[in-house]
Amino acid sequence: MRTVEEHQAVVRGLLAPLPIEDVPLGAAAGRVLAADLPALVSLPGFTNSAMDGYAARHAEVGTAGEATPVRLRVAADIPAGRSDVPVLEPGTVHRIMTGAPLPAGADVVVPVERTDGATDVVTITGSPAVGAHLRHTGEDIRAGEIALRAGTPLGAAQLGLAAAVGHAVLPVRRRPRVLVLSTGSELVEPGRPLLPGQIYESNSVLLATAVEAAGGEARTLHFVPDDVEQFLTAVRAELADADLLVTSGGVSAGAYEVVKDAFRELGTVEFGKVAMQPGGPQGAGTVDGVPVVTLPGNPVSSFVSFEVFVRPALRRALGHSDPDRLRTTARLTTPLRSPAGRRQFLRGRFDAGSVSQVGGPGSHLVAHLARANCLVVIPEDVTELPTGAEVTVVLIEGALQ
Ligand SMILES: Nc1nc2c(c(=O)[nH]1)N[C@H]1C(S)=C(S)[C@@H](COP(=O)(O)OP(=O)(O)OC[C@H]3O[C@@H](n4cnc5c(N)ncnc54)[C@H](O)[C@@H]3O)O[C@H]1N2
Ligand code: MOO
Repeated sequence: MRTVEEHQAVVRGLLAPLPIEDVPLGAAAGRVLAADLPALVSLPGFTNSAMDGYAARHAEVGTAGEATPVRLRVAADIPAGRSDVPVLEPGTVHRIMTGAPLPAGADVVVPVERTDGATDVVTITGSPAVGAHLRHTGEDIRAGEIALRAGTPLGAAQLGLAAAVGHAVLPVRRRPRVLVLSTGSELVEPGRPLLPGQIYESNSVLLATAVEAAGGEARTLHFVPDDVEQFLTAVRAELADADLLVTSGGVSAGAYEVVKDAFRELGTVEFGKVAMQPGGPQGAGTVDGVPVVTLPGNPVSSFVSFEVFVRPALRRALGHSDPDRLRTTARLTTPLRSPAGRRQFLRGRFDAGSVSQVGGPGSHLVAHLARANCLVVIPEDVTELPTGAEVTVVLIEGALQ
């Protein structure tokens, strides 16, 4: 039996880094930066005003107060964007707006609230300290410095920075195209009537959503084959532009395990057991050179197997500098048992340092899965834990909300 780490290494080894493409800023959200990104300009690009007010010489306005007003001529008006800013002559001020370049000679901005707001001769009734309300060239980042490192996921703040330092397009890794294939003749598309013995097909949308959340592009296919040959022909026809095929179901010990039967014949996909629960029966390899990961069909097994094997491999191929989920430790609110020799990934609800088990260990408990916000990891050599024991939890999206 393989360990979790051994199978993770096999799956990781199937996926090469994805090719790099340039995408416009507006299409880069959620992608991963593929190269270090230098700042093309400094931020701020020039020393400018942080307030609407008057650019002045502190030596001339420093004594201003309600009882000791200072009156100075307004020699220029500087809106944001003005590029021909005149020098501030002694005995004058410039009216200045937030973000406008500070005129040479000025060393303070007096906010408009501390003046009468006049445009010819302004009366100043208060003065901030020297240097107040100025934003200096390069205080945030200097031109030529690395603004964002390769491997950074691009969210709102990162894209805002990329734009601010002058980039219109960004190098990112192409999203992996993942074909999600479910098998099983008992499965019916939701929305249609069920006959006795049938169930609604749920792994396609579960896995496709997980693929998209991991940064991939999913295409789903539900296929009920009559035989192995027909299955292989149908799969091969779909594989042409896929980076990865993820199947669910048909890999255990039953009499109708079409995925296992079809792929084992090729000799390029290996099936076996991994020392974990859920997610024991696993397979991985290639079909016509395309990486394939075969996940067990129970919905919770599919979910957990994706989390443990596929998600980190996809994110690594996408160039994430940190492909794994956040982990933390938490105290159990109830005792629990775990099978010897298997790493157990129980579903849990994490809150403020405590974790409660959600449902039992059964891998059919999809309603309980949907209420969980973490996986509780119980090591292979631990069979019993009391209330209050410290366990590792893997936080699923939204766990910290
Ligand atoms: N004799 C043995 N039986 C089983 C073993 C074993 O080692 N020996 N392993 C068990 C474990 S653990 C798991 S997990 C499952 C894995 O089985 P398969 O991957 O072959 O999956 P199926 O048999 O096709 O389905 C299992 C279960 O999940 C339901 N299912 C499958 N696909 C979907 C889908 N797309 N949407 C919703 N539900 C799905 C299916 O109806 C079954 O109930 O095998 C155990 N048995
Ligand atoms: O190992 Mo199976 O994946 O429990 O349910």
